[in-house]
Amino acid sequence: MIQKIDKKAVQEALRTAYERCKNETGGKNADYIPYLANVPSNLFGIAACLPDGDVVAVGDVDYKFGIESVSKVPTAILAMNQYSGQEVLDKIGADATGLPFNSIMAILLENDHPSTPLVNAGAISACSMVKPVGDSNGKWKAIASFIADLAGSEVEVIDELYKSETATNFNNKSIAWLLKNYNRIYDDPDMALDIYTRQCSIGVTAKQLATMAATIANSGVNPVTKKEVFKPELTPKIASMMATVGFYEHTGDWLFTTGLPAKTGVGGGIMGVVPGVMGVAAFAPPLDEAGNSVKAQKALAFIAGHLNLNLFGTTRCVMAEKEPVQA
Ligand SMILES: NC(=O)CC[C@H](N)C(=O)O
Repeated sequence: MIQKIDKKAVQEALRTAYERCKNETGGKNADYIPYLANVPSNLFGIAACLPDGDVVAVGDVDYKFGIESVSKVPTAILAMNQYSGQEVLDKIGADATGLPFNSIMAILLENDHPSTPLVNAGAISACSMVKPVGDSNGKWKAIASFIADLAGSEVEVIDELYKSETATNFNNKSIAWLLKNYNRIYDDPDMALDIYTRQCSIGVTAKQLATMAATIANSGVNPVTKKEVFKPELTPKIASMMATVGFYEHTGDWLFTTGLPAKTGVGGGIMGVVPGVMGVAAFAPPLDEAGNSVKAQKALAFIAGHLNLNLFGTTRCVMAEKEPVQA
């Protein structure tokens, strides 16, 4: 069955989700990165970007928060775009780890590949793959401009967050060097880690996150700028990775509940991709024990249910064409 929805229905779903979830008090800001502990916990925003480039939004949707692990998605796409989906599958993988995002155990258990670019090990490995290899500035430019192209607007590192993460990322240092031990890092490990830390420290708004998701949903063409950002065949590849491991050890619960491929970050952001339909995003800092925003999960789960965004459902949601303007 096909269910047509329009901009009004999306606006209404966002508004209702906001009202239903705004008083949710569960969860706690991430505090292992000191900067994140100090972000106001009551911030809450939801945005959606539609195929015609319209962005609908409610709440704190212009606040710049740390993109954190949502940045693993663009870097995975960039690596697949520069090489191929198959090469990223061979060098990194696309399996769920079933373990926390920063797990060392996951690397030891699967020492022939880091599993997926959407956990820390695979993301650091993906950063090491990004071309130009051996050129930190060039690599950074490639990643930052790719994220800006997905978002349709410039993005900048939150300097204080970058310093805060760099001063405390001891676990990630071990991951980078353990990957080196298994020949699963494809550039200098310290440099790859620094690039990863920098990309996690990029500030984005919920509106930008929704536009990034919409570009992914729209086969790599940014619906706002109309720029072709990546090869269309990569949309199902990245959507499948997000569906497999976007919420780490809670991914099965999320997918069972919503059927929506999405990716979270410890900054409190979540980006959801409905292939061929739209991008949605929500942001609220307090997290559950797996590092996923409590309020943003609730809001997106409500929207997914309300608009029939579940990819496994028998009802397909499509955007109704806009009425042509009368001459
Ligand atoms: N899940 C996350 O968002 C983790 C990102 C964070 N920069 C880290 O590496 O620990």
